[in-house]
Amino acid sequence: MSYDKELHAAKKAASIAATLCQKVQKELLKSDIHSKSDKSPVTVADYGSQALVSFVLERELPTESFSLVAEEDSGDLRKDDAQETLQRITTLINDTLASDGSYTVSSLTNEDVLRAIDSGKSEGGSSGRHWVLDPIDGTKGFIRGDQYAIALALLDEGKVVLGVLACPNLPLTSIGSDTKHSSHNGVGCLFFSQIGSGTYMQPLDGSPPVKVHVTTIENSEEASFFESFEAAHSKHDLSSAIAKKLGIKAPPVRIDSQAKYGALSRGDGAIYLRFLHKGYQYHENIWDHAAGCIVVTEAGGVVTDAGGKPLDFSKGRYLDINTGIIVTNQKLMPALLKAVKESVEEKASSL
Ligand SMILES: Nc1ncnc2c1ncn2[C@@H]1O[C@H](COP(=O)(O)O)[C@@H](OP(=O)(O)O)[C@H]1O
Ligand SMILES: [Mg+2]
Ligand SMILES: [Mg+2]
Ligand SMILES: [Mg+2]
Repeated sequence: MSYDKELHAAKKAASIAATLCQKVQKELLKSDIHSKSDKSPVTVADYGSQALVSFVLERELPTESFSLVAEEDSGDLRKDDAQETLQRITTLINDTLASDGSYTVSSLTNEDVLRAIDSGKSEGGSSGRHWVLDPIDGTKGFIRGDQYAIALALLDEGKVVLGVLACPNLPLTSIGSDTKHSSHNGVGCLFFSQIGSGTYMQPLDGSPPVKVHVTTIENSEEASFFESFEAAHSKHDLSSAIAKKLGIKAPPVRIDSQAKYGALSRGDGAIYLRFLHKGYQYHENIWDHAAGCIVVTEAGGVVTDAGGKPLDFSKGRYLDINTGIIVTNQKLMPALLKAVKESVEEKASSL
């Protein structure tokens, strides 16, 4: 089955959302940043991006029933003290749509924006089609002026069938540890994949796409690996134990967001290790991985939990996974899985 029409809509939605995010990041105000009930940050751009993606998908695919599983909700924006923030979001959205020029619409109202954000409340699941959106993945990176991604995927009968990752600050050339992090060739990448059709990357400015592939290296000593920038929620000690077992010499490349999956899909590094500190119950959100997962697997890579099981996106809003997530190419996966298993066991027995 072809998802060409849906892919076209997804690329368009993510690109327009990226325009809004870039504008906000350039002139980010203190008043643009808020704290959610779980203490994590959210900005006017997270809300604006979610509303825009929802708006564009519904416009582009009017005949399809629409289900969206997305990170943000409008609860805090409906409070009395949030009216200025809501107005700022609505203005940003209307300005972005006006400068894009694709849609002849009268301006969206605050109520339209709240409704568009709340269309992301779907529970997903194993039947039918569901869009999965992280309007800004890596909000902390976004606030710092670093990497972030707009991550959009489509589930069909519980499987990810297409994914788009817009990474407005990712250099167009490699960010691997052996190359200088240089942005002199420009930044802003759009990765996209459709099941069975490979992964492509194009500059966010619209230049033609090129097909990308994960690295072909087979010797783990030559591998470089990615992990979260945020030491506060990442078990960097566990990843360094794994890296040591594999004989990896290069230091980890730490960046925010699913830009890590994008970079891996074009071979910038060989491994992505993700072990997070969470409460007693470890869970990951599907929107933190759905788009990244298909971008890497269609580029020839493998994404599993720490026990080697593929990620299951059909269980609702969360992934039910064991310990962590690991990503690499097919050649390196057996050695990586062994190193992960040993390191996790050693850590458990040392506690
Ligand atoms: N303290 C914390 N504990 C667990 N997970 C966290 C966390 N802080 C952020 N995250 C999750 O990790 C994602 C960022 O991953 P990364 O570290 O790879 O950039 C966040 O996505 P959002 O930024 O969309 O909220 C959020 O889902
Ligand atoms: Mg996220
Ligand atoms: Mg997010
Ligand atoms: Mg968040």
